[in-house]
Amino acid sequence: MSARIIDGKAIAQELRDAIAAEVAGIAARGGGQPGLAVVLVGNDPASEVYVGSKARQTVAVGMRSFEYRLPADVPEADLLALVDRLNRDDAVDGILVQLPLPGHIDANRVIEAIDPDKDVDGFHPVNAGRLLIGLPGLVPCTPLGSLLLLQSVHHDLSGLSAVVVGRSNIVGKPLAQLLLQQNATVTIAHSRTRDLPAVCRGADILVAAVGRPEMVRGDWIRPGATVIDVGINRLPPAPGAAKGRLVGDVAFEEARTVAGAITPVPGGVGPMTIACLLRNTLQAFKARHGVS
Ligand SMILES: Nc1nc(=O)c2c([nH]1)NC[C@@H]1CN(c3ccc(C(=O)N[C@@H](CCC(=O)O)C(=O)O)cc3)C=[N+]21
Repeated sequence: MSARIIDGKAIAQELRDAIAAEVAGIAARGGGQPGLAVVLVGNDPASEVYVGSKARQTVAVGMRSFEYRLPADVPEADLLALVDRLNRDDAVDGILVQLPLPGHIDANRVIEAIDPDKDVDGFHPVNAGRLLIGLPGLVPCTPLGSLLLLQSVHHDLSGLSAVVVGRSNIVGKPLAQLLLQQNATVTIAHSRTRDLPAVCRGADILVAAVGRPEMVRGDWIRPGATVIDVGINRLPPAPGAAKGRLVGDVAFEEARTVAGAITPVPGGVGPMTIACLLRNTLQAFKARHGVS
């Protein structure tokens, strides 16, 4: 068997096209323009690239992009002051503070300073709580993107067995909640799970979100299962090469011979994360402006 490859790049493009059309419709009736502010502390090259592509895609769907670059040694108080200013800025509907932050800054404190209704990462405890109890709110982008990819394969997740490997606050835990909301039977597995391969073999839907290159092997996968690979790991460069290859948390070549459908890395969950950031910004704009 050879798995269907879930084309995250194409599905993200479709989502951005739909967002752009809605943004254009709002502008055409004089309804305003959504704005996204991205804050980058320090100058980690990978983060720079990622922030740049977010800004480009924000503008491409017709939204305003505001970028703030602060030095790595910026005092926490200055970052909190910027967040406070963005909270009160009516042109800003979404605020994203790029993580991780330098060690002298308390990330939880910064996240809690963001207005929950502008928290397009969905990381604020208020949004985490809303998701847990099923209230409307902003949902973290990577889990949301993963769910949309799953729904491109399965119209109905009801009753399916979903195993999420990884229990982070930004992926594993919120994705498990989304799957539960869709009536999947959800198992959250992690590094301490006993006989992890056997647990994974029980999954109709297997999500790998652990950040360990190619950890999930082909024989961990139930034949025909749908596999979502959230990992983006850069391997060490081959001799003479500048950059190492990007791989997921799943051994793709093994997995594709067993799975029914699988996301590639790159071109799977990654592009959906950014598209969902734009989707969340539009949602925040509509909620703040009473647009339905
Ligand atoms: N507050 C905050 N929110 C985030 O959402 C956030 C963050 N901080 N810090 C960094 C991580 C990383 N992240 C990625 C999103 C898309 C791709 C992506 O589109 N990747 C491409 C490949 C890119 C390449 O080739 O390097 C792909 O998978 O196809 C990657 C990484 C969001 N993050």
